[in-house]
Amino acid sequence: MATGAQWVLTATGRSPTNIAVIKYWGKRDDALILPVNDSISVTLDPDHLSATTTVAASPAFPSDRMWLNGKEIALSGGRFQSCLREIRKRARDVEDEKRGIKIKKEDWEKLHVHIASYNNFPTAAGLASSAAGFACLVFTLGKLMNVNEDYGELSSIARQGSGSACRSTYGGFVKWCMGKNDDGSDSMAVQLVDESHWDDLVIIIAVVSSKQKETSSTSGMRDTVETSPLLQYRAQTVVPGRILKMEEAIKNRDFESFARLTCVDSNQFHAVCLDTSPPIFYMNDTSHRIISLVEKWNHSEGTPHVAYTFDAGPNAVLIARNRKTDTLLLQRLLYCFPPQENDLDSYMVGDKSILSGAGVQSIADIEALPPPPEMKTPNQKFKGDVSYFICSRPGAGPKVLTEESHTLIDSATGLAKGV
Ligand SMILES: Nc1ncnc2c1ncn2[C@@H]1O[C@H](COP(=O)(O)OP(=O)(O)OP(=O)(O)O)[C@@H](O)[C@H]1O
Ligand SMILES: C[C@@](O)(CCOP(=O)(O)OP(=O)(O)O)CC(=O)O
Repeated sequence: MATGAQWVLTATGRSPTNIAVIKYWGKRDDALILPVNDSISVTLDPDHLSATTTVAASPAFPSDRMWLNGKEIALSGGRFQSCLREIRKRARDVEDEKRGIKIKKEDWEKLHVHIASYNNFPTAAGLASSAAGFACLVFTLGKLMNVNEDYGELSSIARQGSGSACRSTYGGFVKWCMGKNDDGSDSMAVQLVDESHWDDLVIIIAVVSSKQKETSSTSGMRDTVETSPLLQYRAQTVVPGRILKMEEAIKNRDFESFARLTCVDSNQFHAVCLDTSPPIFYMNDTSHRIISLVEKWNHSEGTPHVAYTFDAGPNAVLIARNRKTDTLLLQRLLYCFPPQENDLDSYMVGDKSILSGAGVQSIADIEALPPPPEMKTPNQKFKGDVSYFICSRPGAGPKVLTEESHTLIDSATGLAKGV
């Protein structure tokens, strides 16, 4: 290793979050994060929901450190340590000829890292920040340390940070194969299709609460495994069949089947939460209202137009068949959940073109929306019950960011910028 010169070597990456359409809930091994069933997710466009992470190494760093959203956090937790250990094990020689830096494979065990990460959406609010975060950490450390680009293996390391993170290693639709081995070596994600396969889907997230939730996924699913008889039935009998049908639906872009499976699986996941002792309630009245709105509409059309799914929180993830359906969905959502403030710009974030497609340019346009025809009791408006909406679509997997402006660590000081 070149010594003396106090160089700082950095790499920056960005990873998307993902939303499961067949849910992961329950572990058969808590330490290795091995699930009780396979799961399938859709990766979201990183422009709207992603983590950006810069990792830096320098002989001047006396210890490993991390900053999340500008605040220093402890790296001592087992999950961060597992990811760091597994990546360091696979590190290879790195050479930067221009700067005269030469790091041998074995040097990485002694070199400390600084990590700075930023999420462009709320952290720990049921929007899978841990998925984007750990996928990004593993991907970016892999780049810094010149780890072999075996995405299956990287996904298996990200899994040890947070189970759902393994699915954020790829874009498009992704399956986490639970695996059989006790050491977890075959528990990894595979890409089913990339993001271009089904690119007319539109995804709208209704952020019902961006506050940190009461029961984390980790402790919630531990309680479920210990107490819910329904979980065994779900994992062993129901999910295997659903996985096959979901793979088929995705391959054939069969929206009807996709939507039905997505909704029933979300509902069964929440049923399993209710079957836990003490019961876990992730959804609230607003979540239930959104389910009812979609169910009534789908029923009136005779075939599903929109799928809904809810993770470990009250936020609704709505998947519309295409832009046309999405316009109708947005009109319904905005009719029922008008903004509290007169600020449409911060009420609808993400892909704004979706909003203009819906013909909604102002608060007056929202007030003028007619009640949905299938609504039996019009004027059911719940102003302020949705904090804001995020418009997105299926997106790509992790990527390296090379522009200096994206770097979150100051290469002169080796510290997170702006802290
Ligand atoms: N960008 C990031 N980089 C590294 N770790 C992160 C990042 N963002 C979040 N995390 C980790 O994930 C934790 C939050 O995970 P948690 O499961 O509580 O919430 P969530 O992932 O937002 O919600 P859910 O998984 O239920 O959808 C944080 O405390 C932190 O340890
Ligand atoms: C409801 C879920 O979002 C649960 C995600 O759980 P996490 O991956 O956050 O849990 P840990 O593995 O303990 O970190 C469903 C899913 O993403 O499949």
